[in-house]
Amino acid sequence: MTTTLQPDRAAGSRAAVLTVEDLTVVYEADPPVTAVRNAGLTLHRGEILGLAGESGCGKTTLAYAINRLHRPPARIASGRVTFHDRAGGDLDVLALTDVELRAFRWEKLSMVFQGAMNALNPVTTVRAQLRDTLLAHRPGLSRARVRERSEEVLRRVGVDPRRLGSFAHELSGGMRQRVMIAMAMLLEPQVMIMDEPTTALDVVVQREILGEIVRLRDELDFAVVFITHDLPLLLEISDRIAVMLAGEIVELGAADQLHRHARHPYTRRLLGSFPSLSGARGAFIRSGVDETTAPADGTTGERA
Ligand SMILES: Nc1ncnc2c1ncn2[C@@H]1O[C@H](COP(=O)(O)OP(=O)(O)OP(=O)(O)O)[C@@H](O)[C@H]1O
Repeated sequence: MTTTLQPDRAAGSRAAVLTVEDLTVVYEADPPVTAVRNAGLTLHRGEILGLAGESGCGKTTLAYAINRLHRPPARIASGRVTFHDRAGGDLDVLALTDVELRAFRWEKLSMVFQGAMNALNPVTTVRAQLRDTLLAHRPGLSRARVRERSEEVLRRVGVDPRRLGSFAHELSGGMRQRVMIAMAMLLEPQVMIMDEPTTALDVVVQREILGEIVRLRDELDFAVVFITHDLPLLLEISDRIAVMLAGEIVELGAADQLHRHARHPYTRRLLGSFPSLSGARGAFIRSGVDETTAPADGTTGERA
């Protein structure tokens, strides 16, 4: 099977899993900085939505605010974030209490940060970190089930389960990043927000990991918001792309459409700034998934 772009995902025929309306985030500095201005987007189940734009345009601020991970001086000045649960019912994310928010994160929506590979706890093993996250959300889980699930998520991201006993410093950068992605998948969230998840890695490892994210999405049907300034890469992996400029989403459309018929002058400028985009949209990651990355059963060996 070859993984190809599915325009129906992009066309919005699938149900929404997350809706952001009119979101404005201000840094209460002197003078105040409106980092996100009236942002709106709908994320559909199982789609990869790319968020592009140059450094400082507000991508990270938007991602943090969606998850309420923003810290002062950042303040959500207005807007709504609604999570449409698969189990039924809508969650008003901005109104969740701290307890509700802790349950929401990882379980419904998880985030892989910029440089997440440095976010692993240096003094505990991979096993302990996966176990703690699992048990925080599923306190009744048996030890056998915790072990099984931990091994399973590592296998899925191409890390040998024998690495459960390793400390962060014993793993390569690529492996640490895979472990963080495994952590983000651990509780089978419906949405994963990935902020430059592979930027610090070399190109080969980066492509392998991205291939796996696309493959896992196809298998497990979670939705991804994928943030990067690397537009060629987004064009390869995204169903739809939102382009941000100075805090505003200036264009949002199907990746193909945006590549061929960008409407906003800034998007055209952005496309023009990557010479590699003068030809056809790259298909390396999507078409290469099955041939060059993991076997379909997910029982991959270990990678860098
Ligand atoms: N603590 C802060 N106080 C004041 N302004 C801030 C603060 N943090 C970020 N900003 C400003 O908010 C704007 C958006 O920053 P943000 O980090 O969200 O952009 P970005 O698109 O994610 O950039 P990058 O790709 O470099 O991570 C920038 O103008 C930035 O200078």
